[in-house]
Amino acid sequence: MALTRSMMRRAAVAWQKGAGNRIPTTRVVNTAMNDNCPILISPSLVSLDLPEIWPTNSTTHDFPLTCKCSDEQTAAIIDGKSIADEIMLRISCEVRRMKESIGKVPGLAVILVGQRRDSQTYVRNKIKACEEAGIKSLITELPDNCEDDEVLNALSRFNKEPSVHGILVQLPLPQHLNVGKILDLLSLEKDVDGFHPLNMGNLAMRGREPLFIPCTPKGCIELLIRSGLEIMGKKAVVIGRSNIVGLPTSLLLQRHHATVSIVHAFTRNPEQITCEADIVVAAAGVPNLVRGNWLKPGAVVIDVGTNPIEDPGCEHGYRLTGDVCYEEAVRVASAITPVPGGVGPMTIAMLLSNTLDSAKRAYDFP
Ligand SMILES: NC(=O)C1=CN([C@@H]2O[C@H](COP(=O)(O)OP(=O)(O)OC[C@H]3O[C@@H](n4cnc5c(N)ncnc54)[C@H](OP(=O)(O)O)[C@@H]3O)[C@@H](O)[C@H]2O)C=CC1
Ligand SMILES: Nc1nc(=O)c2c([nH]1)NC[C@@H]1CN(c3ccc(C(=O)N[C@@H](CCC(=O)O)C(=O)O)cc3)C=[N+]21
Repeated sequence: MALTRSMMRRAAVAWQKGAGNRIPTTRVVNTAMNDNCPILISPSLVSLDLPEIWPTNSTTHDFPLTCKCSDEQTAAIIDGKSIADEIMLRISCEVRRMKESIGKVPGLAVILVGQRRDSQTYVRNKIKACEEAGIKSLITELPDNCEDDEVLNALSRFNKEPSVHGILVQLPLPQHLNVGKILDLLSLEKDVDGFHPLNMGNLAMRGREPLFIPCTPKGCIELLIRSGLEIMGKKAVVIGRSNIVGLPTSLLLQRHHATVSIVHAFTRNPEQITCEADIVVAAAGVPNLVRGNWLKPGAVVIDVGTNPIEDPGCEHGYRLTGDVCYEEAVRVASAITPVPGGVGPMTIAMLLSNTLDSAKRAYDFP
């Protein structure tokens, strides 16, 4: 039976009541593993389902705005990996349905310039995820010292290729390249990253709808919604204002009717501003920037930061750490995303979701 949004919300409330008023212990907000948890299994992807068309009498999980802070207190852990796995499963089913009905599959093209190890890893992960979902992937690799024209040529080939529905230019590009010029050329209909200025402008303007919502911000919102956490009317602070994360996240939170403040490198007393927030999204790229005392007790913390820290004890000689001091935050927040295993896997799931949406649009496939 398909579950309606109101049924999902009732389930979310039931889940909240089940937790009772006791001091929360570590809960894993998990989707794929638990068949009895319909809130997390049933909602459709946010996609273009933006708040204008949402019911206003929402009864989603209203996280505690004040709660006792004690040594034992541990926030619920928002398990991005499980939530992303659940979404990936649904994408695979949709890809199969498309293939069986019209004999077509979605296609994603990636342009990777240079030898950055982190970029190579991210691109490899994206290609692997495509394979798992049955999405066709193509990759063009260019050397560090290539010219704008070589990137632009690769881009126009992919723009014209009908079997490619999504194009991703892996960022950052080497300094000498003109990112603006390159992103401007990317076909709006294939801009699955949502970085084209028209997509970003449409995201910012009321009454307009972007063709694609940037993947990481969309992943953050999905995590909140699928965990039954209310956004509407909440105070949100986004730390960071980059084009790929901070800015679109703040725009998207506004679309979901949060009151949003933005903290950046020039903000004075960032901890005072952050301390007032019900929802904190950290995307500064500074390890452990957000300390426990930056948070209001009961706040929800979404840690986007993915910072490599040298650690000879780890497999690749480094480990990933977030922008939030996890050990401190987990004692103050009501819910938190881990790094790794939080926002990162959602970014990839949203990329594939956008690529699927794009292919459906191109083939007029319902
Ligand atoms: N998990 C995922 O899927 C993804 C993770 N990331 C990670 O997110 C982090 C941010 O990435 P990205 O947005 O690309 O980074 P950028 O370097 O492009 O932007 C960083 C932003 O943070 C702000 N900032 C820097 N230092 C501080 C500080 N001390 N206090 C407050 N604000 C600060 C900067 O402010 P100003 O504008 O004033 O310079 C800037 O707006 C990185 O760790 C990155 O690896 C990124 C993309 C996806
Ligand atoms: N055009 C473009 N689009 C992007 O979306 C884009 C980009 N450029 N440049 C770099 C950032 C970074 N980014 C991540 C994606 C996945 C993980 C991810 O899967 N992280 C895993 C860990 C991965 C690992 O172990 O290395 C996790 O957090 O669990 C992280 C970061 C996308 N970005």
